[in-house]
Amino acid sequence: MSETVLQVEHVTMQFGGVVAVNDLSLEVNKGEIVALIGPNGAGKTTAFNCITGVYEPTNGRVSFLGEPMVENFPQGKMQKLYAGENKGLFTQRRNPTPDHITQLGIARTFQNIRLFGALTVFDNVLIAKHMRARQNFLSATFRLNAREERRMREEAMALLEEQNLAHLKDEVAGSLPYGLQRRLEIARALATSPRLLLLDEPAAGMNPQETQDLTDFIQQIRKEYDLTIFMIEHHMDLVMRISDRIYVLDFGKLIAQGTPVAVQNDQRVIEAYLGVADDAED
Ligand SMILES: Nc1ncnc2c1ncn2[C@@H]1O[C@H](COP(=O)(O)OP(=O)(O)OP(=O)(O)O)[C@@H](O)[C@H]1O
Repeated sequence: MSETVLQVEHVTMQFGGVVAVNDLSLEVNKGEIVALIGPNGAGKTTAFNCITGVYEPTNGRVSFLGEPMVENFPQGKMQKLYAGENKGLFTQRRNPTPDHITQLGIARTFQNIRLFGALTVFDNVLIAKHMRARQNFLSATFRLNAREERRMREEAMALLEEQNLAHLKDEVAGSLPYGLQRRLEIARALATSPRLLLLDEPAAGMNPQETQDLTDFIQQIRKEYDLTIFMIEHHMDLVMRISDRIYVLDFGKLIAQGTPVAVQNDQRVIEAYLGVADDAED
């Protein structure tokens, strides 16, 4: 039986009266590439934010490698305001920080590239190494552990070589062409040695050739780094080509799931996209 890497159970995220994610349950199994799709505003990024500790969900649980990681139930004024489903199912509160979640083995890229634009390519990767290493402020600042620091620098360089970015190591990250910045963002995520990689619109702003290159690249890193990948993406050609399974959100609710072919022919999915045809064409 395949190992479940990520399990999301009945997650609801409510902002005041807006239920952005409503009772979302899904699983991502070891070695899979799974896509989360849906029209603009469907709740995809909010779901990622609940998984990675950016938001504390209003209700529900997220488990990683079989261990509960994030969990909550309506608290404070949400006890009255809560409009999601499955209230009362959860009684624990677990609220790890995004850094802690990175250390557990989940890495993420963002819809809007979040590199340290003024730093070099090498330093961007090195900082990510430090994030996983649980160094404290003093040891990082004064380099108290010189051997550890040297090892991390070697690993950062090796990763850049593997990713064909070594020749750019001294370039300022913000000056790189867009496609390379996206590649560097993924390299930086890999530097934290993740078991699970979350990609939020990795092909955003890319032309067809860059998108094709990215498709190959994602498949290559899954194999090389023994990764499980969960991805939000609007480029349907990429999603259909690369995904083992797809989940579809609309207005915060899961409306379909299955193989690319099954999802592509699902009437609810077709209607959800047709209803917002103007927005979805990016
Ligand atoms: N911090 C917030 N406060 C209030 N409402 C929010 C917040 N974040 C998201 N929302 C709302 O939640 C809903 C879902 O937004 P979200 O960004 O998750 O959608 P999405 O599917 O990722 O959209 P897109 O494809 O356009 O990126 C939207 O109605 C959005 O306005």
